[in-house]
Amino acid sequence: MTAPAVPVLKLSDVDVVRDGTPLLRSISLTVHQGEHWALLGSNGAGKSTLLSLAGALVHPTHGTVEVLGRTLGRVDLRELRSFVGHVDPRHPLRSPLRVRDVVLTGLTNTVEPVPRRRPTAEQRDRADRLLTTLGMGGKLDARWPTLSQGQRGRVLIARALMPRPRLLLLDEPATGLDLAAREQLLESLDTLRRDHPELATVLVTHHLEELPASTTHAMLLRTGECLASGAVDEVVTTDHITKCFDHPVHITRTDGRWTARTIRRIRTDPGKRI
Ligand SMILES: Nc1ncnc2c1ncn2[C@@H]1O[C@H](COP(=O)(O)OP(=O)(O)OP(=O)(O)O)[C@@H](O)[C@H]1O
Repeated sequence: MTAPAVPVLKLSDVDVVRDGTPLLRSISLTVHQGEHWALLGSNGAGKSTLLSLAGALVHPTHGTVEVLGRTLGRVDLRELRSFVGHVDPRHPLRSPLRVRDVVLTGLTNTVEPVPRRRPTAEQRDRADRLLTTLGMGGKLDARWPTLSQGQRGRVLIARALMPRPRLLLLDEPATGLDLAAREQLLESLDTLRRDHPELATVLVTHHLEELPASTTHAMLLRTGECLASGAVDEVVTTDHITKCFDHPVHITRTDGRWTARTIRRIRTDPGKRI
């Protein structure tokens, strides 16, 4: 019998407290290779805090966090971070780097290229292949400031994938995108997941419409606590989402994608005959 694979990410009974305020309470989550998790919740629910634990950026106050089998607190966080791809839409690049060079900065996890460090031909090919998978093959030499927000988002995903991470974290990747850009991004994520079955991802969003069809699991957070967690079709339901956002919504899934509509209550006015 083969030993079960070590989870890519494992949080066990985790609390995060900052300045006396509990941000996460008793959170447990296990992510395996090939799983694609959505982390959903309203503003301030604790999604980004959970993502910072997964990205080895912060320590938990209580409980344990294991990233790729290594326990936070017992390993060098900086080294661990190099195995995790973190896509932050607020990437602080200001200079007019070419798209391919932006992706290559993923190898050194720096914003600008490291002086005197020349990428190999194999690394350049890999950058081009990743950009092509993400639908940016026609823009390899374009300059960063000339890209639209949606194009930048796809370049940042390619950048995060450069060091072949086993875990990819996506913080609201579709925020601010127009309809076409959002749809292209979600399609690119579906393709990426199909082409890289070894990868696990965790994607944070407030909006069900921003979930790729390839999402396999979901966790719902509400004021720092887990409301539901598991296979996506058991978690993303009318009941759970209504409780999670404290708002009556009806959830439907069509062609793999989700939509949420407010449940309108019919107002009855006793004094008025219809
Ligand atoms: N260092 C801190 N000290 C105190 N409170 C904090 C700190 N950092 C975050 N918070 C609070 O923790 C809560 C959770 O924040 P977090 O950013 O994780 O939520 P979120 O679900 O990602 O929210 P959003 O959807 O608005 O981005 C928020 O109420 C936030 O104000």
